[in-house]
Amino acid sequence: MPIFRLGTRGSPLALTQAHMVRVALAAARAIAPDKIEIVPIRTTGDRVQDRALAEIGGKALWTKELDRALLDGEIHAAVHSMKDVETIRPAEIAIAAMLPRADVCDRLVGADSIEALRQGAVVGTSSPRRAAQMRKLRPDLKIVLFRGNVDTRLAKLAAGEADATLLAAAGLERLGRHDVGVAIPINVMLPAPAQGAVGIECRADDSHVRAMLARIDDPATHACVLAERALLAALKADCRSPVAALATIEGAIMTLRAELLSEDGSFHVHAQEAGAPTDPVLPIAVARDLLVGAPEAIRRLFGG
Ligand SMILES: NCc1[nH]cc(CCC(=O)O)c1CC(=O)O
Repeated sequence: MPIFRLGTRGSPLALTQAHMVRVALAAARAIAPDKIEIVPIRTTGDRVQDRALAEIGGKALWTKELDRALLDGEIHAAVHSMKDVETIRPAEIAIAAMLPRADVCDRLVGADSIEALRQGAVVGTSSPRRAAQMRKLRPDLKIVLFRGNVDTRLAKLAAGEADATLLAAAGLERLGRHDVGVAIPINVMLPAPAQGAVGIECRADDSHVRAMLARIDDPATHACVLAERALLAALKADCRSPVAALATIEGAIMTLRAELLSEDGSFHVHAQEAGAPTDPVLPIAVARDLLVGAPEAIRRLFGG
């Protein structure tokens, strides 16, 4: 192969993650580092900054342009935060590999803890999951829309647009911002499905590239993220749904836990099942447990 073209979004976090993939490919001796070109591609989600993504309603905001570049042969592979990859992917595209997962938790920036936030404090987030989880814990909080990349959100916080915000620990750490915010334990705030996982996609029929990418795949991360995504599929949910999920593997057992909320956080249900890491029934069982406990109004929003 002459030059391996690795597509990515152009945000600082996306470029850092693409660089991590290049380093991993070189370390696995899959491709020499000087033979990998990182190709930034602007996506719809990057252009639209002023409205909530949920309002735009369109799907594939972060992936559509990268998908097109893959299918047109402009790039050989595309790097994604798996959290932003919609639940149902085109059949011509395969998730070929995932890097080892980073810290999965969310970090609270602007206060020492959720309890320490003053009465009626303003919290900036654009994530329906984080908004619902915060409202569940603190119905007095005022949630305002916070969009943009990690630095933009931190700048909005510094400018006083909110008292606090929530960011994924993984993104902060990859950007070298280890010092920003405090970790929220996952039993207080269960993270988004696929949070902390970087995935690499290629054309499904490109067996040569698939074999190269397989060399940097972390099987445990891959199995956990696939289970979390299968749960979303079973719920007919996507990254804009107030759903949290986390799979972990200990020994030969995968535990998949999940939470389903109403937008205002007044309703929430938690479920957990354990089984073999590749058992396709596990996510379906968790989805069923969640929906059994949900009132009709919530069930109607999801697959039940
Ligand atoms: N939706 C934006 C997004 N997509 C992935 C990450 C962080 C990195 C990750 O979870 O792997 C972030 C920022 C955030 O939620 O703080």
